[in-house]
Amino acid sequence: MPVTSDVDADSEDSASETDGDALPVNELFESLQGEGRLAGVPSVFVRTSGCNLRCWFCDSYHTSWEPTHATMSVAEILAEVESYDADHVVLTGGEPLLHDASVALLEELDARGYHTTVETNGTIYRDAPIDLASVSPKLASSTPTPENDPRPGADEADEAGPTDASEWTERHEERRIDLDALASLAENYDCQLKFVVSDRADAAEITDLLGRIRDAAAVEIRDTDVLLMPEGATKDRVAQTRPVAAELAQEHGFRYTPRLHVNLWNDAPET
Ligand SMILES: C[S@@+](CC[C@H](N)C(=O)[O-])C[C@H]1O[C@@H](n2cnc3c(N)ncnc32)[C@H](O)[C@@H]1O
Ligand SMILES: Nc1nc2[nH]cc(C(=O)O)c2c(=O)[nH]1
Ligand code: SF4
Ligand SMILES: [Mg+2]
Repeated sequence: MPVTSDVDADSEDSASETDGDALPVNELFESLQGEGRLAGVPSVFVRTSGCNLRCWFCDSYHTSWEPTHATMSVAEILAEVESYDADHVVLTGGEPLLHDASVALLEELDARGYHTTVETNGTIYRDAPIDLASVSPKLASSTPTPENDPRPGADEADEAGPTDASEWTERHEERRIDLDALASLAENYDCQLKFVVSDRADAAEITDLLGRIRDAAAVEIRDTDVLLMPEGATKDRVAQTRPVAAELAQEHGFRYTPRLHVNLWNDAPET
């Protein structure tokens, strides 16, 4: 579903308009899971709108920097999901765990026998039937700055709008790591940790953060559950970052994950 009709602009984190039974949905579509341990598995994607972070590289700009959505009840989402053949559902965003109704949706999906993956930035813990918590903790290299501001026209001085990147630099830095939330996700769910690699310099932060998550969590976090993913929303950019992500995975005994959908469909919506 393109969700171009009935579109509202969101408030900052987009949590305000949601209640127990409705979600702000940016897009809903069937594709192949492009990332992580289940790469290649036909899946229905439910992309909620609104995020508590602002990664400069966010490939889902219209869920974070300029969020838009249609409001859908859990029943409406389920009907649309059931119209596809896939038995795997990926709840993503934006940050899906901002929303109370994500729990209700996951419960209904679980009751219908779907395998559920939740793509989350790891700053929020919720108790829900999640078969795979696909957690992507955000590194310092994700932080927006006036130099790394994705908004159109942001490079034109003094044109900064209401979501000025410098305002978000501090907010993003404060929010991007929550060790308690990360530990709870690891303890309660089958979990993969998916780090976005832009540069070789990311390696030290990944190993340091992984050590801190391991110290905080009461369960083992295996190197095989640590995935390095090349940064890039386009084929050309992924071609640049792929070698370093793969090399670091080999050097550290982590796994490499592709971005199959980017290789197949570039940055097209609903893929
Ligand atoms: C759009 S996010 C939504 C879920 C959640 N907010 C998060 O960040 O995990 C889905 C996945 O895309 C990744 N991602 C976003 N932009 C990316 C980019 N430019 N290159 C590589 N991965 C990216 C995120 O790290 C996350 O694993
Ligand atoms: N095909 C495909 N696979 C994905 N895996 C995680 C995605 C996401 O945006 O969370 C994603 C996505 O947007 N498309
Ligand atoms: S946390 Fe996820 S949705 Fe939010 S800005 Fe970063 S990549 Fe985009
Ligand atoms: Mg995506």
